[in-house]
Amino acid sequence: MFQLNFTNDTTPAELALTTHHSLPLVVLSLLIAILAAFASVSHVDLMRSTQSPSVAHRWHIIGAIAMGIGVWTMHFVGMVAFKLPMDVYFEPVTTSISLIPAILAGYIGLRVLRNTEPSAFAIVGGGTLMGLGIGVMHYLGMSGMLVNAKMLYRPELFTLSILVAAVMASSALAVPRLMMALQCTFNARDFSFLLKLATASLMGLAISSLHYVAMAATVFLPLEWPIAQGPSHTIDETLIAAFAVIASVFILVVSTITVILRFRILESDSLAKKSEREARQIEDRFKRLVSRLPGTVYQFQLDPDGRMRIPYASAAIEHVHGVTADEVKDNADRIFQMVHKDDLEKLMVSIQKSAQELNVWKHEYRIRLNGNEHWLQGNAIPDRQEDGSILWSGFITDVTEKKQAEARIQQLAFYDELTGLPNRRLFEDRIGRALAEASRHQQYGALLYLDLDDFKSLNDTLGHSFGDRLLRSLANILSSNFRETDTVARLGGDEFVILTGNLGTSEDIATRNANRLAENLLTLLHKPVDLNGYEYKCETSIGIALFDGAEQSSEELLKRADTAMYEAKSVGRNVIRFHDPHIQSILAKRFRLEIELRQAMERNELTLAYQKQIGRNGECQGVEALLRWKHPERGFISPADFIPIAEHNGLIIPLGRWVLRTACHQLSVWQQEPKTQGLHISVNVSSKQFHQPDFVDVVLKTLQQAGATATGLCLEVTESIVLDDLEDALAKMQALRAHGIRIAMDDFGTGYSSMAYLSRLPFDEVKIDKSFVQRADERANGNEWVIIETIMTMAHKLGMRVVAEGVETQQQHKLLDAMNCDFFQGFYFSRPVDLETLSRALSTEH
Ligand SMILES: Nc1nc2c(ncn2[C@@H]2O[C@H](COP(=O)(O)O[C@H]3[C@@H](O)[C@H](n4cnc5c(=O)[nH]c(N)nc54)O[C@@H]3COP(=O)(O)O)[C@@H](O)[C@H]2O)c(=O)[nH]1
Repeated sequence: MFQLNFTNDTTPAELALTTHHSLPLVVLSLLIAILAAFASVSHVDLMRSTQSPSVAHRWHIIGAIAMGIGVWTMHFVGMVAFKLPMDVYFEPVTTSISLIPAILAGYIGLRVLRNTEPSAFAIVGGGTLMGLGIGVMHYLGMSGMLVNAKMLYRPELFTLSILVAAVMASSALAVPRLMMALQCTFNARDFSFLLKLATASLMGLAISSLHYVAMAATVFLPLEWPIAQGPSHTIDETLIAAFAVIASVFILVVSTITVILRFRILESDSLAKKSEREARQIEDRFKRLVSRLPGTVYQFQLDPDGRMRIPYASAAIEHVHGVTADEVKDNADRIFQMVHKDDLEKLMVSIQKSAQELNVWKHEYRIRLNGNEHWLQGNAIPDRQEDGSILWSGFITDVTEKKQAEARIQQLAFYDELTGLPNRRLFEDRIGRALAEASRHQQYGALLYLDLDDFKSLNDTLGHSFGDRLLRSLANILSSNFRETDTVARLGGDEFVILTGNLGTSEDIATRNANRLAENLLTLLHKPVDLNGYEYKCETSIGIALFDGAEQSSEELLKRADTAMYEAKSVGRNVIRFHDPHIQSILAKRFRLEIELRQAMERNELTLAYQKQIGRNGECQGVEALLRWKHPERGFISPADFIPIAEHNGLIIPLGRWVLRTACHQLSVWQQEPKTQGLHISVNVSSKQFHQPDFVDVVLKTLQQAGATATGLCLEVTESIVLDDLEDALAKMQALRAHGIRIAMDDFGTGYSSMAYLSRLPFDEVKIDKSFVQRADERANGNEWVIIETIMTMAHKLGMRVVAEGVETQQQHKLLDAMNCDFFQGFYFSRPVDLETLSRALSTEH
């Protein structure tokens, strides 16, 4: 029976039995108490490490049992350490029951420690209950003690024992809070070793203090009538010691298991922390990367029921689509509502295709955002999910600027800047297609080549801005008068081309149709065009080449129409001409000549011939250098045939320089010989060559390199140099003349406005064209002679000398001489001859 008897004033304290404790066992009991407390508080980590309340509770119970057994063992080891002068036994039931309050005390202690930040009330309350629990255990255990003595408790020490236990237990429970207040670095979850040791030591002391203060409170009075024989079911001290050893081993095992588990928790904790850290780093990196991407990173999901949503989108979706990620998380309709109506169907088809084939989705489409049209480019990889939905992961970028740049490049590459019409490159591509179409449908088509007859004069007289305006309005007229399937293009300058198909299945019908088209065009273009108040009527030459398909190439067809246009031009103004195969063969020859001319320069097949120019005294005053080409198979080819080709393809520039170099070299040679030093050389200069920006420098440098004096050189130019650029011609002539170089106007009388130019330009000589001289031959008083005489008088009045070309007869010479002509050139005196022949002739003359 659990009963507490206290001493009072009548208690004969002097009769109390003498007791003592064995020190080693006392120390052992203290260690057991601390060890048990340590094992118990180690369960705090295990309780905190799990999210599962039932698992935590299990650890709570085990920890409480470890504590209970420890307290209980400590008590009985303490009892073994206690020495009375008589045998001591323990009653087993009470002894066993005394374990329960010890376990409860452990349970309460762990309940407080489990909380990472327990309140002061919880600490004091928990500590007090713990102290009481240990006290109950102790005094219950004492009541199970069987000795031949009466057990009384001194009330003051009894109370002190409970108080000490409560205070010490509260202190133990306060250790973690205290450490935290002192800002010791440990994680709230982490019940570190030192912390545990301090807590366990205080708890061990609480348990031991109670025990030994309580033992001090106990007074054993010998019985007047001792019990003769001990009770039948008792536990003696040896058994208690054995229990203590077993209990200690149990505590050790529990403690070891706890420590191992604790290490595992720490390990998995650190692993978890590491992965958490890595995950955070990856997430950070991902966010940083995503924020730098020029678009939005997203996931798009197509559910089996057809629902579309965007489970993830980076913040940039606001910029790209003008919606937040949350707004489209569960429903992507808002995104699709923005898509341009012309692009929506294609977009949907591309998504379905990617979903079916599980191929990378890549698509460009337009959206309307804030009233503007934007081009977006999507790129994503699809992945089938377990629920059958397709999840695409990728990114969407705004490619509006790229698209605009592409369009601009396209415009610049394939369209004429001034008129917006297709340019030559695009047109050539269209011809290829038109030819294929014609062949496929067995239909004739036509290429119309237009060239304005008087565009140059318009530009010269009214200025380039008027010219540009005219070209733009013509482009409008042309493009609005042809079908969409036809192509109207501008090849450059005032040249327009029109490609039209389906003109008929026979050449006759197609010719009639194309002619009608061209006539309509002439009428249309002849209507006055308003150029800033100035009414302008266009006259146009049109060349037409029919085509029926595969046998022709684009270049060939263009060339045919071009030739036909030149034919039209040569006939007169506002004329239509169809391509003629005869002209074509001439063209082919011309093309071959062009190739051979290039080779001729490389193979040194070119030479200079010299034709004398005779003075009034009948002596040779100089020569005209004339280019000669001796073809290895076809013999001499006339410059009248190859010079226009060279002018057309630009070969005239290197060719002209070669002539100039050779002539200057010869001039230098003559200037060093007394007999020939007064001779001059006339060199023909084409307009293209003359208008080269460095022409003057080239001439001066050539003279200097040859070592020739400039006054011996005469440059023969035609009036075309003036037509091409009057200002430039004037400036260059002045510059050349300033160095003593003479300038002659060649072929005078063949052009339209030679007279006008003669008065405006500083020529030294005028060469009357041979056609005049030859026409004038028959009738000495005819009109031609009157014209020649007028030219001669006018030139002389302007201070220019006159050279008559093409003098073939004595009669011509006589008449020209009578008109005071200064120089004579013609077969009558000498044909153009090679240098050797000329040198021989000169040596006999002088
Ligand atoms: N830019 C350059 N043009 C050149 C050069 N060399 C020649 N040419 C030009 O080629 C055209 C043809 O020249 P060519 O066949 O040499 O004919 C010249 C004379 O042979 C010819 N001529 C001279 N006298 C008579 C004659 O009495 N009767 C007659 N039927 N023909 C005659 O006239 C041509 C010279 O003409 P021109 O130059 O106008 O003085 C010709 O246009 C050459 O200019 C060159 O290096 N560069």
